[in-house]
Amino acid sequence: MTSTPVIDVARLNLSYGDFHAVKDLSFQVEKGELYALLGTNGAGKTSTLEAIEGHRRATSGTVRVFGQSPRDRRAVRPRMGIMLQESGFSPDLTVRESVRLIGKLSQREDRVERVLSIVDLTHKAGTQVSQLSGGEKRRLDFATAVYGKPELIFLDEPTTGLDIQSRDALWDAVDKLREDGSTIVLTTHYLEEAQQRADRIGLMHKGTFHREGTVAELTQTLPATIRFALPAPAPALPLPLPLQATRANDGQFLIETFGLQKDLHTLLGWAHANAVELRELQAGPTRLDDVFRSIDRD
Ligand SMILES: Nc1ncnc2c1ncn2[C@@H]1O[C@H](COP(=O)(O)OP(=O)(O)OP(=O)(O)O)[C@@H](O)[C@H]1O
Repeated sequence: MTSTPVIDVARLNLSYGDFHAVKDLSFQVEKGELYALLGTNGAGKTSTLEAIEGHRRATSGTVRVFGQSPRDRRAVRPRMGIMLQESGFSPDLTVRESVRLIGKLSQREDRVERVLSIVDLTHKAGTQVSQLSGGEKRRLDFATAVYGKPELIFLDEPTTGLDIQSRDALWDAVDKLREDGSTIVLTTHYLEEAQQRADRIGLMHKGTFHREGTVAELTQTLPATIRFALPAPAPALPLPLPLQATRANDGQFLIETFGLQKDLHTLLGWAHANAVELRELQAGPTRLDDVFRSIDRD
């Protein structure tokens, strides 16, 4: 027996007046998954998330969260933790008072001190929100996702403005929530984070999915790349290259290939046999950025 998906979006359409912002979008998020909703500017991510969070009524189509309409806020809202791009805490409240308020609004049970410790703001508990740094404010925003271990958590650009230690700490906390069974929906412009963390990705463009699937499914349609430079001053190539390469503006050579291991082996063999030094050598599978860049080319 298959369980009900945590999120079930079926043929969702959202319009603003005459403008059709989201077009027949369908996807599901299963319990325990980390699903990244990514896309170009204006693709319709925020509109879609607003419909899932119960803030926006679908023009047509259906949205179900835990099998229920997210517009039924009393049933669904206590089970969701939403970390917005800015939570809008009152500047006069202290950090501890703000976390207490999150508890009241969420109707979930937790200990304020536990949440303060997870978001690393114990030492700022008595400080007014107006006196927090940008990164500290972001960590306070994250408390909305942590308080009471919600079953479904929305993280909207969660690491923007965070230093590397705070980012690592945030992802550790997310990992712990996932171990406890939470389902996560992530939006971010840090594609590396999505590539590392997401089980599945929905990549939106102009109101619909450009691609949807696992990272491997998204990237396998594009070739892997090998990049290198030759020692300066760059003479004409000392010998013909064994593989087809193009030259970028910065003088680097670029080889695109669906047979990375074999072609890399050929290139290294050629360089060794001809005593050619390959500088700044990089070889790797397609990255999510490349999938993004391919959007307008398709
Ligand atoms: N209230 C509104 N009235 C009219 N048009 C809107 C409104 N909100 C959004 N739009 C338009 O709908 C489209 C989708 O917007 P949305 O904010 O959902 O995109 P997004 O993918 O979140 O974009 P971004 O990455 O730039 O934040 C955009 O073209 C936007 O201009």
